[in-house]
Amino acid sequence: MARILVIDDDVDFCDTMASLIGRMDYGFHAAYTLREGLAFLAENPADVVFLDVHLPDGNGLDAIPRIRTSSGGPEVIILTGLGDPDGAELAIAAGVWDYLVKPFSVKQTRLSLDRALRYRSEKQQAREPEPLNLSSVVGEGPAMKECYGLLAQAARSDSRVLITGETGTGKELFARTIHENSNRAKGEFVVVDCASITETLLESTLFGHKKGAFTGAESDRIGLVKLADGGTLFLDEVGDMPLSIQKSFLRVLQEKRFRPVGETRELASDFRLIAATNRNLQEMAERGTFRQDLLFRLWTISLKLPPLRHRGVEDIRSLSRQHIRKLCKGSGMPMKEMAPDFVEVLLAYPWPGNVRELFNVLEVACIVSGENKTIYAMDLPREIRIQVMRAALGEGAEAENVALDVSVPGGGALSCDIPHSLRGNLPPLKDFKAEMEALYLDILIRKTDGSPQEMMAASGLSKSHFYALLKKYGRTLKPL
Ligand SMILES: Nc1ncnc2c1ncn2[C@@H]1O[C@H](COP(=O)(O)OP(=O)(O)OP(=O)(O)O)[C@@H](O)[C@H]1O
Repeated sequence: MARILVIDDDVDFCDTMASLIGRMDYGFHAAYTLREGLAFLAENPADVVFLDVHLPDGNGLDAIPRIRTSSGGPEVIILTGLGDPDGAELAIAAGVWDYLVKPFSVKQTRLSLDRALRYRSEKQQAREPEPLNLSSVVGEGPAMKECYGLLAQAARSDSRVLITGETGTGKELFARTIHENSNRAKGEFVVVDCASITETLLESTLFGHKKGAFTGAESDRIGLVKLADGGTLFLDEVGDMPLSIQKSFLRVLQEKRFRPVGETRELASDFRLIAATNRNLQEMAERGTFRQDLLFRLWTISLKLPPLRHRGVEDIRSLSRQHIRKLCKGSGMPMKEMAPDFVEVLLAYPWPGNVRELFNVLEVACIVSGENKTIYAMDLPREIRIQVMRAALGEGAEAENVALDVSVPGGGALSCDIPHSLRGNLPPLKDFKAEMEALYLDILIRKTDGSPQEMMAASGLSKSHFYALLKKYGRTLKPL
């Protein structure tokens, strides 16, 4: 409800305004002196202030700056008995909304007030949203920036979100960040790990149970769905939810009501749903292992996190730097440097376990490096160094028997090793093309020693295309 203040020493006028504004269903307050009006504003925010120019304790025009910066930052409508062009100019220069010369009609008052309120509401809607707190998420590359846009959209709405991505890409971290930046931040962030709860326990864990509902139910237990009331329910590994529970859960999503095991009454819970999975739910739904109707209701916003190997060199560097800093701080050591050969291995390894694997490996390397100020490639686990070395020498392909002869456009054949990312499950073609494009760019930079002219000549790329690719994959050229 809009809050209107009238500052005017004319008591009859104030009464008329009170009845008019009351009929418009807005809140109303009258102050008969400037001092009274300012004192009221110091305690109560207002949306619009009708301000008389000639008041017993001063000139209303002089008070405009104080009124406009008071709480609520109200719009000001000046009231005057005289049509004074100089006064009107002064008032408009001070940012007032309108200037009404008494006597004015009810229609004029309504019109001016309605317009001021509409203007104000549009201004408020267009106000810059609060900046997001992304302090726990690291990564500035283009792939992550795209995700931040969706994260912001998710945080500023109450929509259901489905986060997909390989294991260890940060799905839970993103879910938590959405919650912490949302209107529900004061509520609980409740994690349900659908993969680790047994089918028999899942129903009572989710919905709670009544004492005596089954053997071992020694007291009433509140379920996770109720715990998330006013907060966020995060269904991790939702693809692992047993079909029997999917049915009951679908109802919870539709009705926001559920029945604890052994209870006759239903309970309500107002939670926001975020689900995550590294499985292809669409494919599962086609095979009949995931309910299609639940799938439709799982999300409005879908956020796909990129695997670490697609996130660009700078993201791997900054994730490593920040995690090493955290590890050193945690164990009371001075910050360790990363030797160039160490970074080279980190950049060459494909990280199938993504950020989680990177963090584990960094922890091992920090421990192995002991008191040394620098971490070298030698401090990394042997399997990782061997894999990177074999790939560099082209032996990995032979050892795994994954060399391939392919015919290429324009005729001829090419014998090549199957890239690492194609040896397990095939990634979508779009992702693979992006990976190859980034690889091509890195080799191009290395072979030409970062000379833009040579790179454009060798690749046949136009200047604009070339710089667009550098930007897309977050590559920078060394300054000459
Ligand atoms: N962008 C990032 N910035 C900082 N830390 C990250 C980032 N992405 C992931 N991590 C860290 O990596 C680890 C794994 O992240 P998380 O558990 O969120 O991944 P996940 O995708 O949910 O994994 P899973 O599918 O196995 O459950 C956590 O320690 C998390 O803090």
